[in-house]
Amino acid sequence: MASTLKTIALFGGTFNPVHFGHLRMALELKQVLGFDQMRLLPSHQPAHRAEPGVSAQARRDMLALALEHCTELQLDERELQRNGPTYTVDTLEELRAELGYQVSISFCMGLDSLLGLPAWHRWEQLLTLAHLVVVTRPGWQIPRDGEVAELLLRHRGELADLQREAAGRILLREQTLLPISATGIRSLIKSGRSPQFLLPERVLDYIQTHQLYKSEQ
Ligand SMILES: Nc1ncnc2c1ncn2[C@@H]1O[C@H](COP(=O)(O)OP(=O)(O)OP(=O)(O)O)[C@@H](O)[C@H]1O
Ligand SMILES: O=C(O)c1ccc[n+]([C@@H]2O[C@H](COP(=O)([O-])O)[C@@H](O)[C@H]2O)c1
Repeated sequence: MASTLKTIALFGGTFNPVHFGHLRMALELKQVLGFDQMRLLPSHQPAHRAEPGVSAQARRDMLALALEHCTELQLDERELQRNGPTYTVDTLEELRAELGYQVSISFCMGLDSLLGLPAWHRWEQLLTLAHLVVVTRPGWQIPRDGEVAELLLRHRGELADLQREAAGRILLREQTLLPISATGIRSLIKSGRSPQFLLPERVLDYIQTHQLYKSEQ
């Protein structure tokens, strides 16, 4: 019988700021898919978007506050320690060098990110290093042709594959997302309205103390 590997999941993002949409998604994936660890991975200098107006340190501090009383989710700061654009493939290579191949690593993302995957740095190597867990919304559309459709055809797998193989599968998981975005939170603050109840109270206190998002950030 095939043995079961230790399973580590990563949930990467800009987290500018972290909100309940991110936190619920990470916690649900960990619990439903039974990962041994779920690590939230703030990016330093996001590769495919404008540099955030709020420092990496402040985005990290807000994430640390959000996770302070949560034993199920961990903060992984490795991308903040690397200079230059943050590429996921570099992070996964670093993790593999540390952990070897007796561990299953899953990188979690939304379907939107999967559709943009062919633009990621050295994207063909991602599945040699990790599985992808792709969260879709009810009524989602998987592409029928193109590079992503071919990728799905070759790599689509089940939960059991993630538990016995180190990398190389794509698991599609349907999940309802909370309708919250960091962009929405920033624009509420900028227009003088409150984002209370969309993110943890301690994160809101941090934003207010440091006067974040009042101008274009
Ligand atoms: N409401 C949500 N529920 C679950 N996952 C989310 C939600 N919003 C974003 N995500 C996912 O969280 C990860 C990190 O996203 P990111 O930090 O860009 O947050 P965001 O709220 O989408 O930010 P922005 O509005 O600035 O684009 C991505 O994989 C994204 O798909
Ligand atoms: O490696 C890349 O080229 C790459 C391109 C776009 C996004 N990513 C990663 O995808 C995750 C979500 O990104 P974002 O921009 O939606 O917050 C985050 O961990 C990013 O580092 C990675």
